[in-house]
Order: sequence, then structure tokens, then C-alpha cells
Amino acid sequence: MAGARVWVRDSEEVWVGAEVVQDYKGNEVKVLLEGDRGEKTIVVKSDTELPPLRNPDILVGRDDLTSLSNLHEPAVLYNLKYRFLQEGNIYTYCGIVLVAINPYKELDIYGNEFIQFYSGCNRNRIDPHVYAIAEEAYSSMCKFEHNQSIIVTGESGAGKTVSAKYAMRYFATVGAGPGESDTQMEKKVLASNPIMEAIGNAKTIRNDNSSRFGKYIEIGFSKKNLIIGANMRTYLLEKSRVVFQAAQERNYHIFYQLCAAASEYKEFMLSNPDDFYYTSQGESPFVGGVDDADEFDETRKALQLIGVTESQQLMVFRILAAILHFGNVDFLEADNQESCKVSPDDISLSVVASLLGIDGEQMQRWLCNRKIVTVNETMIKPLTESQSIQARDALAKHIYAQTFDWIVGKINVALHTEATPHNFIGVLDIYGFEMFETNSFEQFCINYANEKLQQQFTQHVFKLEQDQYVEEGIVWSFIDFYDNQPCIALIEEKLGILDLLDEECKMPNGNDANWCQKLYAKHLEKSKHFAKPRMSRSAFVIHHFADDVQYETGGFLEKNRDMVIEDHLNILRASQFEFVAALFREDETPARTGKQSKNYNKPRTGRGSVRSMTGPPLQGAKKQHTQTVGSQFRSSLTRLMQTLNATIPHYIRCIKPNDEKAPFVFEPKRAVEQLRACGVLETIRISSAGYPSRWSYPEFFVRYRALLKPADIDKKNIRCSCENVLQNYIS
Ligand SMILES: Nc1ncnc2c1ncn2[C@@H]1O[C@H](COP(=O)(O)OP(=O)(O)OP(=O)(O)O)[C@@H](O)[C@H]1O
Repeated sequence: MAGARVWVRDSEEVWVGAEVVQDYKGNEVKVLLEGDRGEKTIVVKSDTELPPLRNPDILVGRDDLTSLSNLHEPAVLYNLKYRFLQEGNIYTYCGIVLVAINPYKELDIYGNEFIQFYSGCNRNRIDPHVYAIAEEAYSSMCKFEHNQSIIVTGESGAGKTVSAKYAMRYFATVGAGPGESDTQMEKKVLASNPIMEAIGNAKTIRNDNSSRFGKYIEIGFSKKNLIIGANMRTYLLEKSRVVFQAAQERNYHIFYQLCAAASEYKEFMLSNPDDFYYTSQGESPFVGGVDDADEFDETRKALQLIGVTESQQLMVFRILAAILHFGNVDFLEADNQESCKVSPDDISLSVVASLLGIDGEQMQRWLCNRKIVTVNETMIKPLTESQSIQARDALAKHIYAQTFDWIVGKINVALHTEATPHNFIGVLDIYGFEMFETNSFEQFCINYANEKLQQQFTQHVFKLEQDQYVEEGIVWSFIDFYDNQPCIALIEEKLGILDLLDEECKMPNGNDANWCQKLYAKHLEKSKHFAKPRMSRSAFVIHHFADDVQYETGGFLEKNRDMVIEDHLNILRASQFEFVAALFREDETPARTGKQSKNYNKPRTGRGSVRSMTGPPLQGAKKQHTQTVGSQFRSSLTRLMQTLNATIPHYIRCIKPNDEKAPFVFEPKRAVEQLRACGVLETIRISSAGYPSRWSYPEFFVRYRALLKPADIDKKNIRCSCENVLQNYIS
């Protein structure tokens, strides 16, 4: 209808406002675009393709997207943009979800006075805020004595860790008890942050302080709702970063912190990060505004607080320093290029040997050779230079991962409480959906986790919707929502992608190419979520809920096996330092529970036992008794989902509004991609598929009272007045 205000698709802005200038005739609508963009004729094949209607100005800037009369992608995008740019509001609700847009600017909205303000307040009465969500979780726990979780997702740099930290700070404040020991516990909970950032965060091109692992922290509360303990589970540490960094990126912060304190630890023979291969590849040793020496002081203080003694700290730093020297070990290739050796006077290797207290000659030997055990004999096979480098890097990654796990275990011991918590609130800070130019095993696992979280989310939103209709006695029909179970089944069920990958890993001559062909044979044209790219025979595509992602199969098998050579481990197990030896001993203490191990210094966190090998799989007759990375991840996700499903969930979706990290700049294209990927648009779809408008009687009355004659208004019975409006104009 002429005069109607609508939204029209735009290649740059995603949607632009327009006014219909001529009634919809035939299959065309003529509109006048806003912002001097002129007129445009839109071809409309059916009514469903009509341009979406704009909301009246009075609704613009609402703090809950689901309260908009016209509920669709352009309305959501415009409302978020308006609040962010015009009002400086970074938080908006979308039903039960809190959308948080990264302002890239320090805001004065997180101080203690804000915590006090939000404490005890109902979220519907106050501005959206991470503290409002935290309060909702806390009060729901107190009221219903039910466990809660806060699920924070978003892409790298979107603000997940910052949000999770504020949520934890909120709990630490409202859950702090009067006694000294409670105060200590709350401090310990907060101290886990700088430690985890030092060992698990790194500078990437997307984020100067990017968490390279996922984590779920459960904060335990007593019957009186005071913090009594906590526990952390970690997911998929990016181990490859220990040995490789892309341009402009860094290794884990802790390495640079240690180098900054080189003069304090002379025996570690450390110097500038540029002197070490493992810290110099990105050619970017500094992070703007960060002093690694100061950060190191923070890390040490936090370690002290959680009970890592000075001598244990020294051992941890020794091991980390050894990793840096290990990366500088050079291999001299033989003329026939079939073998190599480490020079007997390689300084780096002798420093590694002395720092780790291990036999340097043995390490030299087994870096360049491999033992192959068959039924009848044991053979020694020389390794090529590139195989030796690979073996060195695999060991460096493994040493780091074990140290990381030891520290996580130590944090868990410190946060462990003998008393069983009455309830807990879990905070999940996990990588969002990823799609790069080249996607590999890491993206595959991350996107698999996001499929699971998305399923949990849609099922929960859907159930809430249903519950509300039942509670209000509203007649409704089944809403058809997107169910991603077939996609999850493709990945995790029998003969699915992970299963076939594990099968291939067990084959003596298993390789990426064979696995890829098996995937095609099994799933092509059989699973609607699986496809083969037209131009490739070594990649596959998964139609994820967020987008189609092409995965390159090269490297999947190796990453899934994640093998360490048994002889290397034996050398480490024979270390003169019990700390080092214990770190690599196999014992089957349960996963990341924080329970103290019998081992004197070793709070195991159970990455699962080490996968080691003495030769290629099966050729070396050692039994493969441990799980692959893929199946470990599948099990840990199953456990996570069981935990989440047994809690009342609260969701925070973080949005990165621009790639330049510019304060208060909103790029609609980037925002809309993320809104789709994190399920906000799906929530909108579920809301609008049911009853899209949710107004309370007083809200409706204020909005539409102008339509009523004075006789139809009954101020004592607002509901009746509202019904009069509808009877007069709708029925
Ligand atoms: N609420 C906020 N206020 C001010 N700045 C913020 C806020 N949230 C995020 N930032 C800025 O954005 C940066 C990136 O945030 P954060 O590290 O939380 O992202 P992330 O989603 O956890 O990323 P990654 O997945 O890479 O770890 C922060 O270092 C900070 O500079």
C-alpha cells in the first residue's frame, strides 16, 4: 500500500529503509529509498516476498527485540544498531537471550555500585546488562534451588571472556560470605582468570587476548547461597600455537612473560622472544598497552594465591623455558636426505636436557630415530629431517598440554571444597562458529560443538515458548523449527564423520585421502547436510545451521591421532626431577574433577591418558588403548550437554561489530552474519512463528488507548479495556 514504510535489501547496509510510493500491483512494488538513494522497483513473486514492514518509531530502541511488532531480520538489525550507536547501549534482550555488542571502549558500567544496583532486581525492570543475567541466574538458583548455567558464545574477539569475567565477578560479590575463608575462596575463583589467560590466551589477528581453549566453570554455592568452591573443565586447547604462529600473532602469553623476567631466572638461559623459534614466527613480540613483565607478576601472584608453591612455580617455568629451547634444536640432514642428526654440540638440546633433568643423548637419538616393534623383532628406523622436526614439535606441544592440564588441575584443587555444593552456576565461555578460508580439524570440532549448543538452545527456547502458551491457556499449533539433529548425527553417530575418521586412524596405511573417499561413498547424496565441493576431491562441505563450511581433509588423521613417540615419553618419565617425571606418567585419574591425585605433586586433569606410539599405527605392535582427540571431544561434549540440560540455562550472545576493533562502529554485514550464526535470528523465527507480539496488558493499554472512546476505558480493569480495543477494531 502506498505510504507503507518498509525495508529493502541492500548490498552494503544489508537493509535500508524505504517508503512504498505506488500500491503493490502485478508483481512489482515501487519504493523510495531513504538517504537520497532514489526510487527502486522490487519484483515480488508472491506475498511472502513483499518487503518487510518497518516498526513505528515509537518502538525503535526497545530493549527487548521480541517486543517489536514487526519481528524480522531488518527490525532486529536496526534496533540493535540504533541502541548501540544512538544510545550507547551495548546490551539488548532478544527474549531470554542477552545480545552484547563489543563497544571496544571501556565503559563505566561495571563498578561495584552497578553490582549493588542489579543485585536483587528483576531483569524486566532494569536495563539489559550482563549483571542482570547473572542476577537472574543467581536469584533463580536461590529461589528454586536449581543449578543454573550461563552460556556465552560469539566469534573470536566478540567479548565472551570479558562477559564471562563480569558474570564471575558478580557471583563473587553477591556470593561472598562474611568469614575470612569465604573471602579467600572468592579471591581464588577470580585468581583463576589471570592464570588461565597467561597459559591459554594469545595475541591473534582478531583479538590481542584471545582464549585458545573453551572453558566451563562451575561455581558451587552453599545452602545459604554463598560461594564455597568452583571447578573448571577445559576444552580443545589450541596446541599447534605452541610450535607455530601466523604472521602478527603470538604464542601463549606466558612465554613472553617469562622472557620479560629472564634476568630473574638466569639458569633458564632465556632472552628476547625473537631469539626463539617458537616465539618469533609471528614477528610480533609485543601487545599494545600490555607490559609482559607486569603481567608476569600478576600471574605469579595468582599462582601463589591458588596454592602453587614457589618451588612448583619454578618447575613450571623451567618446563616452559625448556619448550622454548626445544624449538631451537636444529637437525642436520644427511647427504642422502633419508636421515638426520642433532649436532652433538647443539647448545639448545643440552639446555633442554639440563632444564628437564633428562638424558640429552637419549633425546638426541630418539628425536632422529624411531623404534618399530613387530611380533618378531624390534627395528630402528632413521627419521628424515622433516619427520624429526615433526617429532620435536609433537613433543613440545605435548609437554605444554601436560603443563597446562597440571595448572588447571591445581586450580581445581585450590577451588575444591570438601562440602558438596548445594547448587552451582556454570559459566561456559566457548568459541563460536568458525568459518575461514581454509578450515581444518579444529574448525570441524568447534563447529560440531556449536551444532550441539545450538540444538540445546533451540530446544530450550522452543520448550519455553510452549510452556508459556500452556500456562496462559493460549491455543496454538506446533511450530516448525529448524532441527539440526540430522547434521549432528552426520558428525557423531555410527559410521558418521568422526566414526569413519577413527576407523581410518586404526588402519596401517590409513590416510586423509582414503578417509575422504570413504566419506563421499557413505554420505554423498545420502545425507542432506553433506556435500562434495565441485572443484576438489580432498575436501567436504557440511551444511551447518549457521552456514556451509568446506573442510580440507589434509591433516585430519594426524590431528585426530595426536600421537607422541613412546621413547620420548620414557625419557621424560626418567627425569631426575620427580615433578617432570610425574607429569608424563600414565595414570588414569578421572578427568578434570579437581580431585587430588595420589601422586605427590600431580593434580591430574585427565586430558585422557597419553596417546603414544612406537611406530606407525598397528605396525608398532603397541596396543592403541587411548581415545582419539575426536572421540575424547565427543565424550566431553556429551558430558557438557548432560550438565547443561540439567541446569536452567541463560544465554549471552556476543557480537563483534567491526573487524578494526574500532570503538562504537557498527558494520551491519558483520553483525547480521553473527546474529545468524549465534541463533538470535532463529529465536526471532521461533517467536514470530508462534505469537510474535508479547505485550503485557498495561503496555498494550498505553500504546492503544488513543483508539478507545472514554466509555470503553475502565482504568480499574486494564485487561477489559484492552479487550475493548481488539473487539472494536479486529473482530
Ligand atoms: N564489555 C566490554 N567493554 C569494553 N571492551 C570490551 C568489552 N567486551 C570486549 N571488549 C574488548 O574486546 C576485546 C576482546 O574481548 P574478549 O577477549 O572477551 O573476546 P572473546 O570473544 O573472548 O574472544 P576469543 O574467542 O578470541 O577469546 C577485549 O580485550 C576488550 O578490549
